[in-house]
Amino acid sequence: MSRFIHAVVGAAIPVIPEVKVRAADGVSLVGERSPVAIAAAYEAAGVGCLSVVTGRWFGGDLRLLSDVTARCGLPVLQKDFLTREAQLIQARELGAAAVLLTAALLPQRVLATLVDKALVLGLTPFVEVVNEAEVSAVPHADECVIAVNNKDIQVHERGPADLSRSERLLPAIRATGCLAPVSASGIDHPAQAARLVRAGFVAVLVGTGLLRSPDPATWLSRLTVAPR
Ligand SMILES: O=P(O)(O)OC[C@@H](O)[C@@H](O)c1c[nH]c2ccccc12
Repeated sequence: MSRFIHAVVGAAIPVIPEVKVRAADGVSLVGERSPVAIAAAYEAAGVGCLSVVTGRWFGGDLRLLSDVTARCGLPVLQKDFLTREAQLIQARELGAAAVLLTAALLPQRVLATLVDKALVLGLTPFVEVVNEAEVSAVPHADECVIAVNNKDIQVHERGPADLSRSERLLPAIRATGCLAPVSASGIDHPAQAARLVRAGFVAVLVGTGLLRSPDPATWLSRLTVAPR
């Protein structure tokens, strides 16, 4: 099991907090705070891994990734619309442990190639899906995180989230042999996160809900689970 999957599956808090500088509508999510300090606070709160958005569209860049991996000891997912092997090599150089591959944006053969390349590089593919066809097409599913995106990336995540999509797709994800089903996007409250974990997700990925919370440590502590 990769270091990233181990961290996702074994964490005492089943949440992958995400450092994202801006929302898709351009509104700042960090305000005056330092994004690296936010990552360090999540680590101090006891999470097992982190997500860092490097896409410019969300106010990120590669410097943010290297700053977070330099400062934090946790395995880090690079979230961006990665399409080329060179970007995976760069992700590894900057200290990432996992890379986002978005099924809806990549032709099937390209997705398969990038999953292979990521695995050869020692990176965990974090494959984001929105429907059953995408789930069943994930190659090497047992070595990937398969994450249901509850929002629609095609409309730049501006639409509403549909958390029931996660619950609907979970049996198909399990059927692939994936050990790390994750639900991502639009999970704003601990009660929603707890419900998804009870349904069988090993973790939820939360950006905005935690970044807008006045007390992220309490948000996270409400999700603490017995060691698995
Ligand atoms: O802020 P939210 O609604 O909790 O969502 C986090 C994450 O899923 C979202 O930022 C995201 C989903 N897919 C992406 C692709 C690139 C960058 C970011 C993303």
